[in-house]
Amino acid sequence: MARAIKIFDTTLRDGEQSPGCSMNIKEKIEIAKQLEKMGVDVIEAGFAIVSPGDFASVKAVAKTIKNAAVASLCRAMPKDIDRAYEALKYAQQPRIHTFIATSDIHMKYKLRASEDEVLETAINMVKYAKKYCSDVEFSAEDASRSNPEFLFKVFEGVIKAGATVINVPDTVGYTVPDEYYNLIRSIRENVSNIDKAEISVHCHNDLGMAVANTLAAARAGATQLECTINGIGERAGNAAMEEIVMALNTRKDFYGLASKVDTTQIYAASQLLTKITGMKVQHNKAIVGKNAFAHEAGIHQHGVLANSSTYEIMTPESIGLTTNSLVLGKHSGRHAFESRLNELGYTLSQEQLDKIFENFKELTDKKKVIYDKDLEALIQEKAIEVIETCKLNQFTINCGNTITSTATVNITKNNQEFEEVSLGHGPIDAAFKAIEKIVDDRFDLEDYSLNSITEGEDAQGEAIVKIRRYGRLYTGRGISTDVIEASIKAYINAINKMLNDSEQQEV
Ligand SMILES: CC(=O)SCCNC(=O)CCNC(=O)[C@H](O)C(C)(C)COP(=O)(O)OP(=O)(O)OC[C@H]1O[C@@H](n2cnc3c(N)ncnc32)[C@H](O)[C@@H]1OP(=O)(O)O
Ligand SMILES: CC(C)C(=O)C(=O)O
Repeated sequence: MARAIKIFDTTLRDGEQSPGCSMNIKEKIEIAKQLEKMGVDVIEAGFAIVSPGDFASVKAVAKTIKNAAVASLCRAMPKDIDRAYEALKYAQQPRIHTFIATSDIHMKYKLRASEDEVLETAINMVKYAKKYCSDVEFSAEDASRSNPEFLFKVFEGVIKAGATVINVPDTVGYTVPDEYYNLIRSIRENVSNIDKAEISVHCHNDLGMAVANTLAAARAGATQLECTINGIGERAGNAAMEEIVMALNTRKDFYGLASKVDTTQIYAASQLLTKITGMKVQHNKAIVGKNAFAHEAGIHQHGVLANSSTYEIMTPESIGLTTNSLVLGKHSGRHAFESRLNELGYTLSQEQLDKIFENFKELTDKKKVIYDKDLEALIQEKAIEVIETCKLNQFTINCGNTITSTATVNITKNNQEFEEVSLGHGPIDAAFKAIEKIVDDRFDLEDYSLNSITEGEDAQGEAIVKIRRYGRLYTGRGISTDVIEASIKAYINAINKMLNDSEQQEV
């Protein structure tokens, strides 16, 4: 049987301490409701004394949330505790969370207080908070850099004063997993009344170890883990909730721990926070990053198509995503390519597939990601059988805002190579005129248009050209990431249709 572990979410308090992540009341309520839906045990709604807005948010969250404890942070001083409870009194399960620093550095420079003074304040303020509510959490700020003997004394004192939770913050992200594991074990072994309180841990990510430290502490016996959605928080952030929860879930065999969090709500929570704060999640972020369930390499894609467990240690569905994604790009192989075409409704012969796969690989050298529309464009381009009387070999363009555009175009026409140079009003006009010299036939350009058919900076441009000869209209289409190349291809495509037509008429 897995041991139950509590999740304390501080997205609305420590998370909001991320520069640029301030949220208004409505937004905080939206996040709090999502956290409640996920099943977190405690929601830290803010730091009530900070501002009238923070006070109102804590109060509003306290009034709204029914199925989780609601906490407010407060310094170890009566006015902060009073203000916190004024907002928390509306909660079904209020928790006052008071803190004071216990490290020599903080006591000396910041608080300008001795160990005895800090110990006395901590005990008195827990007693003060207890007058308001039964659930009081005490945090020893900068615990991981505190003298352990002093820390044990403080924890013993506050538990005796009524603290229901003692928190051991790694405030500046200084500790490492083995050391933090030992600290939590030593607290369990040296604080005589520790069985009367929960042991909570709160890690920051300054050395990129917030989640690793949190998990090490969980193994050492911590019973509550503090974290934020997407790992937002002061400086490099807090331990990311989604990473902690999914690590415990995926490695239940190793940790033997279970949180109440409904993991299928993780992705929605991450998206909601991004929408509200505008703080984007890096693509390679574990669990909720855009690439977390995306595979580009052909060997991986083949494996995933055969059985997703080959390259996925958890399912996308387990975090609320509907599917993984096989991203088509330079490293993709035939299996993934064919599978995507099948999904799009195309069933191709082996010969067609080989040809289009070749074109696809050429395109991947020009474009980082190949979207469905790119594939459709490739198929359509190749689907119409046009005899390539004229075939583009190469072109060069010289243009700018102070010179007349010049184009040199090299084309194979009826198996013979031709090259012409022309001036024009812009690069496309110059290129078209050079092509006309090579084709040496009479026709009129009726229409020309250019659209972007795929997304992103490296989107493909589609040029459509209409030419007319003897009353008949021929439409040409060309696609490329380079709009001039797309235009030249479209013009040649229309000309080939026109030339095909005359060959058929002659027959
Ligand atoms: C590790 C953490 O995340 S701690 C939480 C950090 N969050 C915040 O700071 C939230 C935003 N803060 C604020 O809005 C303000 O700093 C307030 C409202 C909390 C306090 O503002 P002010 O009263 O103007 O004080 P200021 O922030 O300049 O200085 C902090 C004072 O609190 C004292 N103090 C700091 N922590 C504590 C504590 N836990 N318990 C008691 N006193 C404390 C400091 O020694 C200093 O006291 P002094 O004014 O006698 O020198
Ligand atoms: C106040 C405590 C819990 C904190 O945020 C920290 O130490 O990082």
